[in-house]
Amino acid sequence: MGKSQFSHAPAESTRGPGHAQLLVSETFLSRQGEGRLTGTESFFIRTSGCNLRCWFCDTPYASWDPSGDRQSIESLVDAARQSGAEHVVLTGGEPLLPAAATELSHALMEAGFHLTIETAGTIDKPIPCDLLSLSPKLADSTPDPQQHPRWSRLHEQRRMPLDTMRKLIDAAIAFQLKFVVGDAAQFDEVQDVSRGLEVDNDDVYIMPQGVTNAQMDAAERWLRPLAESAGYQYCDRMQIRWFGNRRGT
Ligand SMILES: C[S@@+](CC[C@H](N)C(=O)[O-])C[C@H]1O[C@@H](n2cnc3c(N)ncnc32)[C@H](O)[C@@H]1O
Ligand SMILES: Nc1nc2[nH]cc(C(=O)O)c2c(=O)[nH]1
Ligand code: SF4
Ligand SMILES: [Mg+2]
Repeated sequence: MGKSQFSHAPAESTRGPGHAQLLVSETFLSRQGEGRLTGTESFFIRTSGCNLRCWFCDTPYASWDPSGDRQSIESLVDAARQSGAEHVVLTGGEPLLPAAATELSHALMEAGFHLTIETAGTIDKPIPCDLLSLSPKLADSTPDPQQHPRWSRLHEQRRMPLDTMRKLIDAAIAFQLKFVVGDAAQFDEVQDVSRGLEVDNDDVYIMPQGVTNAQMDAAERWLRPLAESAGYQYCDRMQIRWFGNRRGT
């Protein structure tokens, strides 16, 4: 028998629509701090668990050491409604990883929210959203092979499937690429990937690697001119400026 579009999702949804559950590390009301919608009030849903292991991950509680509670789609849509926000940001961890990710995205869009999905773009899955916020992981993100041999190998194998990323972009209503850059030497890879994905420079955002204002200030001096001279957008991670690097913001 052929697989339906949603056949990967639903062992957990045998009790009917909305009952499927996902492991969620946190939900919170904040403002979008990154990219094109910076400043927009948004309800954030952070799934727990990731198929990658960036050494610099700023949410290790949703990747390296995934924790959280199982929450149903119904309860997540209710919580988004209660928040009063019109925008929802689905992030992680890797939000495309849970079996129920597609069903959750449909439920949020059917409830009328503007949905942004923050993803590293390595999982081939039909997923609806208003803004696909794709952050491809550069070679420098790979964890140390001596300390983490298994994750270093898996991360390297998984991090850059351009064909999968292109499919996700094509399926989305709109998209942006957000590259995390820590060193000028990584810029060649940014340009190779952007060209490989055949995207316009206007859709490419360059963000500094770092979780403090001091790191962002230092990076901005060399990274902003580099990004702008290549025709890309430079963007700070404004949540760090507004709230500090704190959970739930
Ligand atoms: C924690 S990730 C979750 C979504 C998805 N796994 C991803 O990486 O796109 C959310 C965003 O934070 C960025 N990020 C994570 N750690 C960072 C760091 N140390 N400095 C700058 N950006 C970081 C990611 O690149 C991504 O754009
Ligand atoms: N305020 C705020 N904006 C964000 N944009 C993307 C985030 C993420 O962690 O995916 C994030 C986040 O964690 N907080
Ligand atoms: S892909 Fe995203 S969530 Fe996963 S380890 Fe990297 S930054 Fe963290
Ligand atoms: Mg974040």
